Amino acid sequence: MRGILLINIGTPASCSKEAVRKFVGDMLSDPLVTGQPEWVSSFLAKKIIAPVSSGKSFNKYSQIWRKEDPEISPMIYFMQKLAQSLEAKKNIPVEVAMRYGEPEIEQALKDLEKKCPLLHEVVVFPLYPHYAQSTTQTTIDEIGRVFYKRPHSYRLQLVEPYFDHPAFINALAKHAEPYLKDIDKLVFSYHSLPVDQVEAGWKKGREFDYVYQLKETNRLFCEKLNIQLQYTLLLYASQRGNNWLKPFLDKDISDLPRLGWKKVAVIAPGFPVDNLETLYDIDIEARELFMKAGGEKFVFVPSLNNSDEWIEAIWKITVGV
Ligand SMILES: C=CC1=C(C)c2cc3[nH]c(cc4nc(cc5[nH]c(cc1n2)c(C)c5CCC(=O)O)C(CCC(=O)O)=C4C)c(C)c3C=C
Ligand SMILES: [Fe+2]
Repeated sequence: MRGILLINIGTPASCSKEAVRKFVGDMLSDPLVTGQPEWVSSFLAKKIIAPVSSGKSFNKYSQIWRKEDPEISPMIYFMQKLAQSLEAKKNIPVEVAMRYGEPEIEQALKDLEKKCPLLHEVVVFPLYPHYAQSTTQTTIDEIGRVFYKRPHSYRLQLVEPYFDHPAFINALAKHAEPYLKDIDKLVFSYHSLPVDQVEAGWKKGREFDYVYQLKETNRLFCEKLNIQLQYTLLLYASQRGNNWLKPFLDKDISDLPRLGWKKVAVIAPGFPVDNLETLYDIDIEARELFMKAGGEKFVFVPSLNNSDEWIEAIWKITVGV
């Protein structure tokens, strides 16, 4: 029998200062995220960066954390909903794992084995549509470390970035279309990255080229919905330095009303489930900046989450039918 493991980047275990500091510290200790040697990353992250910058992250998490039952991070909530829907609709065992924090990959594999003792293959689906060393690569490395620690009675099948998969593009288009009525500009928002990491990927080829891949997603999405590319804008969010991919969402969004684009929709195809970067950086911060600058209408396009179209697309991307 086959099982599916859905993996995402991770999220704090609770909305407390300690949990956020731990999550930020773990993430920024990873040399594939920082681009620094292991000991430098670990020292800087745990002793300097996390204690200082996690206060800001904590404030953001406090504004998006689910207040309803269950009181958990939106990312874990949407990942669990997605796993439950996929399991129910496709009759296949599904577990969720996070690269940083919980559920850990090792535990999720054990849970899948428990759910299904006759497992012969686990399809590992890192939910990042576009390659980045700070997401795709570090997740693949972690799976390798965990999987080869002990013998297993099943094989792994790893799903590659799916930025141009027709099922992904179809799902995105179908999901987004109703949000795109009566607007002047469609903004594609993507997570920014350090330029040196982007260049390193670009030199290796298209399989590793973050910017090529996200522009392909935009092009195919526009083609599907018959949208002229000139009617769209590409902005990058969540930068942590100046030498990161530009233009920045939190700077340029305020210019749009002055340029005559007073009604915008913002979509973030790099995030298949909602999380801090969509719910805060876009739906709270960018909205506020845009409206304060004279904007009239700001439409946030939610992530695919556990929509029917996304379940169907995941099935095609992972199992291929
Ligand atoms: C496309 C996905 C992502 C890329 C690429 C990425 C790169 C990247 N991130 C950091 C540092 C932080 N990321 C944080 C949160 C966070 N990152 C992603 C996705 C990508 N990151 C998501 C979905 C989230 C939110 C998770 C959630 O709980 O909802 C954080 C902590 C919070 C914050 O203040 O933003 C840090 C820190 C770096 C340095 C980096 C590339 C080098
Ligand atoms: Fe991040």
